[in-house]
Amino acid sequence: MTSQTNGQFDRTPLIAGNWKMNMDHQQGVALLQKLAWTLQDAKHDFGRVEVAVFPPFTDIRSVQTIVDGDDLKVVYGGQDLSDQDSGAYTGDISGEFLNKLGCTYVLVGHSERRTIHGESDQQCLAKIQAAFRHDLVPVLCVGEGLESRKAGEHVNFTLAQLRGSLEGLAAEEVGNVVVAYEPVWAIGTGEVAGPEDAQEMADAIRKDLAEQYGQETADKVRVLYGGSVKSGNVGAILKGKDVDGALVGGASLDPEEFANIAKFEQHLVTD
Ligand SMILES: O=C(CO)COP(=O)(O)O
Repeated sequence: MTSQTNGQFDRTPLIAGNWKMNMDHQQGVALLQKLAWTLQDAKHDFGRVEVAVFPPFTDIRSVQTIVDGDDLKVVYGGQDLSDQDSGAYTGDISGEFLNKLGCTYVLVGHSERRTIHGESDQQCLAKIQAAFRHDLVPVLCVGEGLESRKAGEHVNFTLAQLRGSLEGLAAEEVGNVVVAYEPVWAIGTGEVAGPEDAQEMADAIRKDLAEQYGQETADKVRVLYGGSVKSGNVGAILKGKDVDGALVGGASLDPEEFANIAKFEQHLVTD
C-alpha cells in the first residue's frame, strides 16, 4: 500500500489518531462508532486516505470486535509494545498479542515514552524488530525538544534519533516503517510547527533515508507530522510534498474533528 500512487500523493496518506491514556473501552467503542459513521456519511475513500486509531491496550479487543462486526475500514494499532515476545515482563505487552487482536500498526518511541519512560533509540530499535517479528507496521516517532529547535539543531537531533532507531535494519525493513515527526514542543501545546517546518524535516528524513538505504526505500516510507494538528491547519501541513499524513493526539478524541482531518484534501492549501 505504501508504494501506491495516489492522485497528487506518491504514497497513500495516513491519518492516525493517538488516543494516548484517554477513553476506557466503552468510551472507545462510542468514539470509534461515531468516527466510522461520520466517515461513512462523508463517503470517505479509505483506499485514498488511510485512517488508523491507536487506543489504549485495554480498548483494543473491543475495537477489534466493532471493526470486524461492522466490517469497518478503519485500522488500528497499539501505542507501544515490548521488545520481548513473552516471559517475565510484568506490565508489558507482546507484539504477538497485538497481532492476535488484528492490529496493523504499533507506535514506537513516542516522545511521551522517550521522556516519561526514558526509552532510548536502542530500545526503539529492539521494539521495531519485535514489531516485524509479529507482522506489525512500526510507526517510529522522532522529534526534537524546544532547546534543540532554539539552537537550530532540530534537524541533526531528529536525524540522530532516526538513525539510532533504525540502525542495522535491512533496506526492505526500513521501507516498511512509517516515520512520525513530532516536535516535542508542539505536542499538546497548541503550538504547531509551520508547514515549512514540517516539510523541511520530512524532506531531511527522506534524504537521510535515501543516503542510508537507497532512494527506492526512501520513496516508500511515509513521513507523518504530529503536534497540535487540527482540521484548521492540516490542509497547510499536508501541502508539503514529503508530508504523507498526520499523527493526531487531542483532536482525535473528537470524532467529527478527526473525520474532518481525515478529509484534509478539502482543506488543502494550494497557493
Ligand atoms: O503526540 C501527538 C500524537 O502522537 C500529538 O498530540 P497533540 O495532537 O495533542 O498535540
